[in-house]
Amino acid sequence: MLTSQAFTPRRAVGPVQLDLIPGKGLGWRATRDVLPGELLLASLPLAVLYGAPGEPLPNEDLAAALRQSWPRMTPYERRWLQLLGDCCAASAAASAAAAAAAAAAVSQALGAAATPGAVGAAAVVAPLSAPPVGRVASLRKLLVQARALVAEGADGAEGDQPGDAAAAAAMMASGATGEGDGSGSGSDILPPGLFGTAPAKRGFTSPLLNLAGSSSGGDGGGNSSKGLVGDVVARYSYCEAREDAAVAELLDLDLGLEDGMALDGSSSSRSRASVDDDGSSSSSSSSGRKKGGGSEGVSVAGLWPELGLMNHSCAPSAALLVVGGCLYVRAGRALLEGEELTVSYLSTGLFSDVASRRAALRASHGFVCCCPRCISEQEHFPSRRSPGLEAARAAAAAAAAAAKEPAAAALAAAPDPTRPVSPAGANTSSSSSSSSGVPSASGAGPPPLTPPAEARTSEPGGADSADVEALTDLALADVRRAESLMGRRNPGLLQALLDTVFGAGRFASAAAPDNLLLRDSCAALAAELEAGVQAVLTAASRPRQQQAELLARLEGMLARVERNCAALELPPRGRLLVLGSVLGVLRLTTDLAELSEQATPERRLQLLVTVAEVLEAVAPGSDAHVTAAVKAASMARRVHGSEGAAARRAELAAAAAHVARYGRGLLTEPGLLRRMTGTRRRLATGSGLAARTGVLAWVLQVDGTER
Ligand SMILES: C[S@@+](CC[C@H](N)C(=O)[O-])C[C@H]1O[C@@H](n2cnc3c(N)ncnc32)[C@H](O)[C@@H]1O
Repeated sequence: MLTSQAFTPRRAVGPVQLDLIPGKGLGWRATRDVLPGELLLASLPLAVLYGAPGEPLPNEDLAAALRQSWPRMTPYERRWLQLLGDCCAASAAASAAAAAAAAAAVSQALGAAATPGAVGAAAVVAPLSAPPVGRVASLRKLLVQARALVAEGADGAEGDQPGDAAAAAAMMASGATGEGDGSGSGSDILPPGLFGTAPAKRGFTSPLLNLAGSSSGGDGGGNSSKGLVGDVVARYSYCEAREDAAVAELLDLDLGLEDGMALDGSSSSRSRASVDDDGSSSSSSSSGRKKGGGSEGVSVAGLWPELGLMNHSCAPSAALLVVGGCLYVRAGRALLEGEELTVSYLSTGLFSDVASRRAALRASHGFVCCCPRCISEQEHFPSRRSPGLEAARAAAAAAAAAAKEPAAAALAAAPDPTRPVSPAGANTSSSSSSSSGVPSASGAGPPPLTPPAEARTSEPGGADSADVEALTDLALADVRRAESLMGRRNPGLLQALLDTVFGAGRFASAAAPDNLLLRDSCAALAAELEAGVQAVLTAASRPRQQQAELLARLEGMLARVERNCAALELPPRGRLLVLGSVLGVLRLTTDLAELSEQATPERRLQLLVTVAEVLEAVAPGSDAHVTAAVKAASMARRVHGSEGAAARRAELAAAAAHVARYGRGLLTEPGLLRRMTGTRRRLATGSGLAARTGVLAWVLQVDGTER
């Protein structure tokens, strides 16, 4: 039932295990086939902080909370923290070791690719799946330690009291960071390897999943004055704007829970450190949920160790839910044995095109995403702009110069081979290709999305340099794909789809926070859209004509995307992923249609169902997915009656979304799914609709003023 299965306030490890994931380091895989909604991990935080909705919870506060928690942590928890510290240190060391090799590989690749017709020679660049031998060895060692730790947790040994001698001995034997600290794991003295000898420096903030490189913390190698805890927090912590609103509302209802078992996990005896506003520490229950918060929820940030080792995907397989401090990881969709569990690190921008997503991840998290969605999207829509080869070139030159290699000059002088070239010499981006087949860098088209230098990670030894190999490989593969795609398919159609997707991508970002691009690049359209949105929001008496034109325009754009997807024979999932990249347009269209009653109910239903399908493909089990599916089911009932087949289908989809987020217990506990769906419907309808679905946010973003 919901209370005992979905909200187990204890650590739990389901049918998953840690493994080496090519190109990504450690990660989690399913050990058997898994159904959607199965509980895969339940994790308790080593430290957790709460704030008001939208309140920033800086990494430095979380680092301070970890410091304060240390004396109360069990040996098991300490070992996790030390293991994460070791992972950070290994990552920094691997970056340093890879720098020179990467520079040499890039030099070779660029030299070969610069020769007309020799793009295929880029294969000399080591593929993402082949990390340097030294890195593999250190990853293997970390994997063995991490697996032992997970097994220990599963055996219940984690319940040991702080200072337990056996666990302390085990930790010392593991060679974790604490070894040689002189602290001893059973001691309450903070190990300097983790916590340094001075308080953490202030100054780094917390994106959704705080992997913004280690520029803050530090030294990446355990500088004894600062310690690794800042790096650990920056790389492995997780925060979200609020806990699940529907759960929060249900928690405030009397659900007749079992004795001693509270949904919010408050039966747990664990105590976590948190930092009060005045900076003093206090102890709170691991739940920490602010009572009376109701559906408003809270901001939450914490270090959940098992989650820390989970990798990112732009179409993740797992769904996350934080309830009362416990973080639940469920299968968002069916998984095959051996498939990787992934989550999304992106708080916004998940629904933009591949180049934007990669640039955002590189800027905020310091790596080049090689998830299947990025790879397949890149395959179908080879970019007319480099996903970062210019950065690669610059980094390679810097790395080579640092290593005092003469390759630096050659790299700096090498021509840019990133713009795709058709066999006939027709540039996919513009008319600016040179006669040699190497397009000029001055071609028109969207600006390059290479993140600014200051946004890139600056680990000592150069994470930039470590990324060079990956970036170059991706960019050159892009060139090859564009070449073959342009040869095989109708270039006109592909170009039309590219234009629509990239053009629409600007609208997509308009519905999300980063819509400056829209304002700058398309001011007239932005004004028109804004007027339309305002018209819909403010009163039904506003000119209907204006609303109708706006809807027609958005719907026309979506119809073009759909038509071109069909003409290019994209598989159904490919179509959904493309639509995922223009989800902002889709959502805006849906909301406008619904609010203005300009579209027929059938058309509104169709839009809602598409939004729900896209979210199922791109963010299964997310809050947005459940909300969209419930809205679609609600509309299907209105349009077809509750007995109709279409309504049944939409209801099943809504139930599946709930299961992916909250678990199968919802289906077996009488009445619970109905209550949950009812709560969702209330949250998603009424006057709050615009704000909740981003329309109002769009208006606020565009003119920067509150209404
Ligand atoms: C929070 S850690 C995840 C665990 C990590 N694999 C490890 O071994 O420590 C995030 C790091 O994993 C790697 N990573 C995660 N997702 C990735 C992806 N989709 N593509 C490439 N690298 C990824 C990147 O190096 C990133 O900085």
